[in-house]
Amino acid sequence: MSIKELVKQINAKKSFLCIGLDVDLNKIPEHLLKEEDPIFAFNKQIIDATHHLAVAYKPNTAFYEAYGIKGWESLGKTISYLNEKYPEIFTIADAKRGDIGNTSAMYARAFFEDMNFDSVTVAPYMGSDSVEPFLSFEGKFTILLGLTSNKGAFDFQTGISDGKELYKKVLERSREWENSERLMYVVGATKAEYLADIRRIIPDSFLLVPGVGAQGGSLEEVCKYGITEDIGLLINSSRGIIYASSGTDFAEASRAKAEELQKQMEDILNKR
Ligand SMILES: O=C(O)c1cc(=O)[nH]c(=O)n1[C@@H]1O[C@H](COP(=O)(O)O)[C@@H](O)[C@H]1O
Repeated sequence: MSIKELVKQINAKKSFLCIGLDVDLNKIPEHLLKEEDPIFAFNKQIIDATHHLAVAYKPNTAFYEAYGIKGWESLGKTISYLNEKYPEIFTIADAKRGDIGNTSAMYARAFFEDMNFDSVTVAPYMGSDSVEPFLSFEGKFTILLGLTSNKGAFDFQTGISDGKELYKKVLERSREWENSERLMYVVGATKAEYLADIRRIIPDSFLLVPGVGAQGGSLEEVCKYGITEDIGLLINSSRGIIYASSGTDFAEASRAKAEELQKQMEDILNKR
């Protein structure tokens, strides 16, 4: 997928919502547990109920890896379903990978070639040669952890290194890497006050912004400082949408939650 196609979808749907498919068998409605593949059955109904309100879906691979081979199969079925039934949707494998070059190249093949995700999240800690193998894939995006939503972000990311905050150094240096136009960045919604500074370094890049809903981040605050001409934001909510109800009405309840966020996004887009 290209940025142009993503922006077109955002404008058509009046939404820049990303729905996180972080499926926990202890939280999904009980009636689904008798299905052959409860995780896929859950995802399929959530996707069918919300695809017109969201532009992206983000399965966090941890929630699939935790169930071993069966979990990987559920992830495989989910991405195939999205690619076949809703090819306009931008897909994110939230795997937070990154290793020495030849290993990163294999991770990239797993998510971009074998599973055909549009993007994957990657940690920057190992530097340029750990990220560039992901960036070498045309038509694919690497979403680098910039400033994360969690409390521990203050342990290292905001620490000073060579006279500036480490996360700023990551943003600046990554722009020099080969194929850096294929980079997007994660910035937690709980760190909205940092967005003005972040936009000075990466004025146009798309940001994946998790942390609204369950983690308490504010959509308005994020948009105030983070929105660009091309919108430039994908706002993720996982638990706040997919676990809206634990009954047989779970898909409709998730649609209602997604619609609440989409309407707020539409208002923000209309006011620009
Ligand atoms: O890369 C991410 O998506 C991510 C980065 C970050 O800084 N914070 C963060 O919460 N995430 C992910 O975003 C999702 C947030 O889920 P909810 O808090 O349930 O909406 C989870 O899959 C997290 O792993």
